[in-house]
Order: sequence, then C-alpha cells, then structure tokens
Amino acid sequence: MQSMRVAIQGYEGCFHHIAAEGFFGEGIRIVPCATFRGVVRALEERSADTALMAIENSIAGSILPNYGLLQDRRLRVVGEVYLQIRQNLLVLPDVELEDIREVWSHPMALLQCADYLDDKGWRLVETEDTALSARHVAEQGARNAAAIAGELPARLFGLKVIAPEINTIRNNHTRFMVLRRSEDCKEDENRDTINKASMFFQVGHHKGSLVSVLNTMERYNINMTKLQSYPVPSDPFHYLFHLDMEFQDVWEYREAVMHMSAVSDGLTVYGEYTKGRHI
Ligand SMILES: O=C(O)C(=O)C[C@]1(C(=O)O)C=C[C@@H](O)C=C1
Repeated sequence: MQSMRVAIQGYEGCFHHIAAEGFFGEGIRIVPCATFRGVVRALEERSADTALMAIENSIAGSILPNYGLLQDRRLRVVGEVYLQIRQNLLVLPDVELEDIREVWSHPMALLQCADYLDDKGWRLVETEDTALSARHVAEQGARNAAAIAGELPARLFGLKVIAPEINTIRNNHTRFMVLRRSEDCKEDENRDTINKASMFFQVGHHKGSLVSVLNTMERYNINMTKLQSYPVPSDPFHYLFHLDMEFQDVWEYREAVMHMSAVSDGLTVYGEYTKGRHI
C-alpha cells in the first residue's frame, strides 16, 4: 500500500514535520512546501492526500493569512494537533555568541523568541522554515549566523545548541489543523467521534448582532474555544468571524448551528472533527 502523502509548510526536521508524524504516525510521505499557499496548492493539485497547517501559537498568536486560506478554498478541517515548541539558538560547533551578527528563522519562531532577541542587536532574517535555516547555517558554514530551530535540526545538521529554550514563555504550543479536499470528505463522516467544529460567519454592523450568535452557544451547552475576526478584503472595515467550538452532544451542536445560521450571514462550517491531542 502507498503511504499517505502529507503536505506541510517547511522541510525535513521542521515543526510541521514533527506534528505530522505525531498525528499520522511515522509511515507517511512528507510533501514539503515553501509557503502555506503552496501547501493548499499541493492539496488542490492532488500532489498530496492531506495537509497540516499551523493556525495559531500560544505566544505569537494567530497566523491570520491562514484563516483567509481556509475561508477562500474548498478545504475541510478533519482534525487538529497541538505541539509543544522548544526553540533553540543553533550555531556551527566552534562559533560563540560574540560571533553572531544575524539570526535566521521562520517569522513565527522569531516572534516566539522576541524577548531573548530584544537587546542583542542581531539582524533578524525571516526564512521559510526553522529547519531549513539550520541547514543553511551548516551548509554555508555561516560563522556569523545562527538559526532558531528545534533540537532535531541541530542533530540532523551537526549544529551546536548555544542557547536552549529561548522562547519567551516555556509553555509554548502551536496548534495545527489537518486538512483535506472538500470533495474527498463524506457527509457525516466520524459522526460518533466528533466533539469540535470550526466555522465562519458575518454579522451586520448593528447593535447586538454578534451577541445573538454568541448567546446561542450558552443556550446549547457549547464551549467556544476561539473567536477570531478576519477582514473582508473587498469590504473595508467589515469582518468575518472564525469560531472554534467544543461540544458533547452532536444533536445539540447541530441545533446550535441552525440557530446561529439564522442570526448571522453566510455561516459556513469548514470542519467537524475530534478535539486534538497535545504531543
Ligand atoms: O518553521 C517551522 O519549523 C514550522 O513548522 C513553521 C512554524 C509555524 O508556522 O508557526 C511551526 C511551528 C512553530 O510555531 C514555528 C514555525
């Protein structure tokens, strides 16, 4: 049997790679992509069967453009996974702190380490990926550069951890969504195990419009875990709201969605799935 092809943003050893193996197990084939848009394209063009996409981090916050990607494309969220992220400063084995002039990493990783980097005066260089930054330091023999990445890339590319766990808060977690093409998902798939859903809707600019949607959740015993507004590019200062919610009773949840649809505009559910594990 062919192994499942999983599109990720990033390359060998990056956090997406670790999260993908944590979710699917080790027998998968990784389809590396330079950008999140590339991940979606790989799914749409069928060069991947499924995809993993970071959506929010506990220190750096939401990856807003990815909410836009979910909304624009015909994708389904079929699962989620949470990964603890430990960021380290990696250098060539004989490099010391005073040799560093530049730090290379993924923008989310740089944000997660903002406090540590604050007073160092190093030039911060955004790259596609934490692991790729480490690989470039090693391959280019870059004596004046450090990479911010996990421990796995340090081992893979023979780098030294000169400063471990430099993320601003130790408790650093990233949430990843597992995506599939809508047309490959069956209606009511996993009905017995679903306890979480993601959706978006719009409300008019009038008094109490958002509150009516939110009140529904209390009425139907729904626990809202995330509310994220996202601008509607074609309609300045109007917003879409993305909602993640947990529930115990699927029928109660279905009633709630019906009610919320009635008091909002264009409510679209883009995934019902099982609440994710922390790995
Ligand atoms: O650069 C990586 O290693 C990634 O997998 C990307 C990414 C992200 O998109 O947020 C994943 C987890 C961490 O939060 C930092 C970076």
